[in-house]
Amino acid sequence: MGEQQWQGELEQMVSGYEQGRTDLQWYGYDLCVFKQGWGELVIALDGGQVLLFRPAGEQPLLWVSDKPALAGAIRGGVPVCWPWFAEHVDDPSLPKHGVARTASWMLDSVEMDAQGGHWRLSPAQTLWDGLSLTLDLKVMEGVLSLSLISVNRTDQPIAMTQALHSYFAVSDIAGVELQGLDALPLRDKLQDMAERTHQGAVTFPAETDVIFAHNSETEVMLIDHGWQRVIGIQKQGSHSTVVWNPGASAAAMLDVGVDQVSRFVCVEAARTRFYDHPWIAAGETQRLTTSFRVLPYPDKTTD
Ligand SMILES: O=P(O)(O)OC[C@H]1O[C@@H](O)[C@H](O)[C@@H](O)[C@@H]1O
Repeated sequence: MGEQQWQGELEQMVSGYEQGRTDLQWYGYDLCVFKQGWGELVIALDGGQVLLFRPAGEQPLLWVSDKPALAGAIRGGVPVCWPWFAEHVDDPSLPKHGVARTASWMLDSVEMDAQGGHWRLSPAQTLWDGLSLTLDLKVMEGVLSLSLISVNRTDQPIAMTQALHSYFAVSDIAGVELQGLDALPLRDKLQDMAERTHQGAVTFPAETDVIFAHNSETEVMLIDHGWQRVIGIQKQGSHSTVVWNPGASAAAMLDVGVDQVSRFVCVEAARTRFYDHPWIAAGETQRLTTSFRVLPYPDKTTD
């Protein structure tokens, strides 16, 4: 590790806990903390949201706001955007990023031992007519995988887009680059969704809000030169990778603000209306998966 890792409030709290499972309230949110030889995982039942993942011997991979009570949905960890990503196409009065991230979820099953674990969650109530939803989490050999499983239980297609909106913790966004998205087309939300092709590594000199046409074949490398850490990010079932950091506009976001905005970058496995089929067919099961792990630094940066 390079310069000393900054510790968020949740990380500090969890580091003092005993092994096993601890249920607690944090700013009014119901959390379940799981600790074992493999590391730590924190899940918020509000939103069905992983908030913290720390493989043994590593620092946490995900960022979470230190001021979560100031916003409806928690910014941090891996919010579930479902059954639409971003603004609803036909009805802008509907909540941005859908209804799952503000819903109550239940832990349906937990299997955990010293090597890893498997957790299943589902919303406490049906969130969208005709659709069922499950979040499947696995930790094994330092890798966290999240799968969002949607089933259309009707005999009609239903419009649907989605994202696993991961917030990765970084030392300082100024010293971060993303590799693996070279020469791909993208849509830029800050330019009215204009399409262009991106060349080279992605860096963050200013606010960034783009959707890459990116399928599941290449692993994205988040290279953090400050912490000398590389996070490898993989996905399946998606042709869109969203990259977001609000830059100066974080001043207007009460739970982020200018003091926290340089501590994360979102790299999201998504199915968007631009690069994915924005429907789920009658009877279809759709699975969107993302997984991440720590890779050696700097070997992977010179490949
Ligand atoms: O402010 P929210 O609803 O948490 O969304 C955060 C960001 O999420 C990203 O996925 C979008 O591309 C951005 O446009 C958006 O600002």
